[in-house]
Amino acid sequence: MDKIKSFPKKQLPNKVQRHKLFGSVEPGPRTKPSEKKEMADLQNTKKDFLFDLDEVGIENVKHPITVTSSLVPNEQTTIGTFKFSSSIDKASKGTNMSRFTEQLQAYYQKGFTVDLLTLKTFTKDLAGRLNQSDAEVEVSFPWFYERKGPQSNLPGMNHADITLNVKYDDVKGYTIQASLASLITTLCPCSKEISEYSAHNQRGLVKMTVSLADDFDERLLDWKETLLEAAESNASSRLHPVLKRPDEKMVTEQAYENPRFVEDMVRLVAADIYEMPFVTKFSVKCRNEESIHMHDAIASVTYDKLQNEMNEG
Ligand SMILES: Nc1nc2c(ncn2[C@@H]2O[C@H](COP(=O)(O)OP(=O)(O)OP(=O)(O)O)[C@@H](O)[C@H]2O)c(=O)[nH]1
Repeated sequence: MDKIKSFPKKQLPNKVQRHKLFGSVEPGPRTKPSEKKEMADLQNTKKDFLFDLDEVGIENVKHPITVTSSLVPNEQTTIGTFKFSSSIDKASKGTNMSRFTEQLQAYYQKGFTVDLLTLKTFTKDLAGRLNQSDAEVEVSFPWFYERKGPQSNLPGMNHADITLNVKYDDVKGYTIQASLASLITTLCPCSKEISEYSAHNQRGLVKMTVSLADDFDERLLDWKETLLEAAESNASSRLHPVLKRPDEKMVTEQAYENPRFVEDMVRLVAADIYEMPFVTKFSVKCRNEESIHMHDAIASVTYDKLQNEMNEG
């Protein structure tokens, strides 16, 4: 304490002098207006600017968000990384970029729960605020859920990476895409088959992207839990934050009883998603970080239910 009181020892120049020392200069003459109504508004210039733009906006916007879930915790605060955009036609020079974050703040003040219903309202409001006929929001965030050890029942937190993309268009209505990426265990069927004992296994990343029917109501079904279950229930075994020895024995034996190639993973998950009536199109990707190679094994499948059913019948 006494040591702290005896500081500072050195007599420094004051802060203004210090800034000058490091190159700050006096402000130059001010000739341009500082009142908003007198300022040039270049982005609102109307002329033929040659091309319509598919999208213009801002991305990599980090913001706290609230997420609800059917799994514990039923509500959590996490960090969303947003992209906001709309199209503009060739008659407009630019968009009004401040309006994206202005609307984000307005929603945040009302308690921004990131779910499909709110994002639908958000995109429609955004199109109105920008005086455009469409708007798009994409948000990615880690979603946390409690996971208990299979035998000990000891809890801890796992997470999956989520991306939601909602587009609103005055004419076409809404397009909703959701994706969830989760880690799982896969045990190699070939290794199990050919070896006298053991089998190599690895941590796999399953990424599912689904287009949701316009009338899907997530208050009736949590799509996050449903997709997570599709990935985990088809894996060799699930991942857990806390495992005691009896748990470890269980997951090891379960993986041995359920060997999976990377191809098996995407096909089995695809079959589960195919049976979800609220999904219209989907893709499933799996990447296994091989434990016997330096490289990864990958597989993917995409499926459009409407297109395929039309072709088949
Ligand atoms: N359109 C456009 N704006 C940009 C770009 N880069 C930065 N901006 C910023 O966008 C901000 C201005 O936002 P606007 O929403 O147009 O501001 P404003 O016209 O005062 O806002 P309104 O009253 O809502 O019309 C400024 O900080 C600009 O520097 C760009 O590439 N295009």
